[in-house]
Amino acid sequence: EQIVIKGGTVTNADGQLVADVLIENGKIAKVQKDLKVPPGARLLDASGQYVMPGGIDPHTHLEMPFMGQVACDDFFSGQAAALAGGTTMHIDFALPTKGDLMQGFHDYQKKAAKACMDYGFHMAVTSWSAKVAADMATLVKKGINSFKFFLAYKGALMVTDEEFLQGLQKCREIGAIAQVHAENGEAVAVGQKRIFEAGITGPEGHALSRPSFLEGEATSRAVRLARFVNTPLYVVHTMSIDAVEEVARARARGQRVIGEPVASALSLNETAMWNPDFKIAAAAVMSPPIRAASHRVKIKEALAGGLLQLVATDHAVFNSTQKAVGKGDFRVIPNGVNGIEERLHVVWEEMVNSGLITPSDFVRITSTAAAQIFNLYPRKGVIAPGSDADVILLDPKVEHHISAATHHSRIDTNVYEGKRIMGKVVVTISRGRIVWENGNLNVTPGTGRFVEMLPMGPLFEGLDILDQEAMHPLGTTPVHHTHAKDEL
Ligand SMILES: NC(=O)NCCC(=O)O
Ligand SMILES: [Zn+2]
Ligand SMILES: [Zn+2]
Repeated sequence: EQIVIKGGTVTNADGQLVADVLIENGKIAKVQKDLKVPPGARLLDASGQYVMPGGIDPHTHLEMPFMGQVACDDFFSGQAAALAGGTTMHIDFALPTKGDLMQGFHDYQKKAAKACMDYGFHMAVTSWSAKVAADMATLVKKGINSFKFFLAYKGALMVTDEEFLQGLQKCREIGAIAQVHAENGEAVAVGQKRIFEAGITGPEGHALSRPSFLEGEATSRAVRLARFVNTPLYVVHTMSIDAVEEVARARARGQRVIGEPVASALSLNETAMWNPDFKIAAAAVMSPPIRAASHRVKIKEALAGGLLQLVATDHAVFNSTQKAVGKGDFRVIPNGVNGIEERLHVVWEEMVNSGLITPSDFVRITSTAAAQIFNLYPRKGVIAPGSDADVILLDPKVEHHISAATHHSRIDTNVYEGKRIMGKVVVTISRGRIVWENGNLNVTPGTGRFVEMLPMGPLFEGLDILDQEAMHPLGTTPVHHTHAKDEL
């Protein structure tokens, strides 16, 4: 099928122009003014609209087994929701099965058989052994170029500093990006017990038990250990000023650190967890927690100012019956919020409509940066000849409201319930097929494809030059003393 998109403002991370776009065989064939429409081509009028690369959500958890439940969006329902919101690729976190990475990868491949859009995998590393190290190297050859380490979830996914350090070293060796969930898991466990024993058992206990400085501490520790190993670090879900400051400080000294806030951190605040309706309060429980409004302001400024690089969602949805297991104890409410469908609209509203960033910046933080970091660029993340035809049309004049009554995810709540958005993704094209148009989804399970991501991406370019500095940080480099006799 050929598609011609006429008269829109083609918006890439590096600039905009009013031009037409020809799509052929799943790829972008031409971007030019006054393009002749080939006979039989489908014509889309995009005047007054932005033509942008489809969103890439680099942080999701579809059908994830977690805290005794399984996330209720699978690879079909979650991806269908994503496409309805303009996201055309996501990178999901495959979890090891009983500690086995290869088995985990196979299990996630099976889950993804019902996919209806492009996806990739990160892999979580939740223990350490020679087999884990060997499996990481094998997985890199199978298209996984990033591994996540949890410094929280004691007794479940958490790794020790020793295990994390070994994982960082392995990541450096195989050219994979180390990702970190940065909260001090030991302190969180103490905090949870303290708050629960003080008689606070509701969802607000979740916020109270894991303060932002525990996120700051773990971010600081992770950043410093990555510096010690001289390997790139990607901090997932930076939810607080404390975490942002650590990422910004590391970047200011030239360290290759990426900070990824999630959509919920731009739009919501912790008061949701104090809502007297358990269903609403529990829906907002995720880790690290959604924070007070001051954190939201700082995160948005940091994104606008380039201290943080991209926005994900951490889409991990548990419906209200699943969340209800934690009714008498916030510690067992399955953690996670929705966002895979809402991310683009939330970022547009919070960042573009507020005047903080331009539409090109929007493309960068919702698509291009992820493509570059995970070595998918320019196949993904740009409207250019040769790139995959993952394209959205965003009409800035269409007003809509987010609601569980109209969303496409399987979850029965929505943390953005009632939020007004000015601007809407009116068309989504996935690999050259129109999958979302006029409010209708046209998706088929089994049509999505696994996108292999190669190691040694841009963040590893020239990294060895810095090895010396990592071993002998500034000021401690051994000085070569010239002896008097050398001068003779
Ligand atoms: N974030 C969260 O609450 N759930 C998903 C698992 C994780 O990313 O930590
Ligand atoms: Zn996490
Ligand atoms: Zn996550």
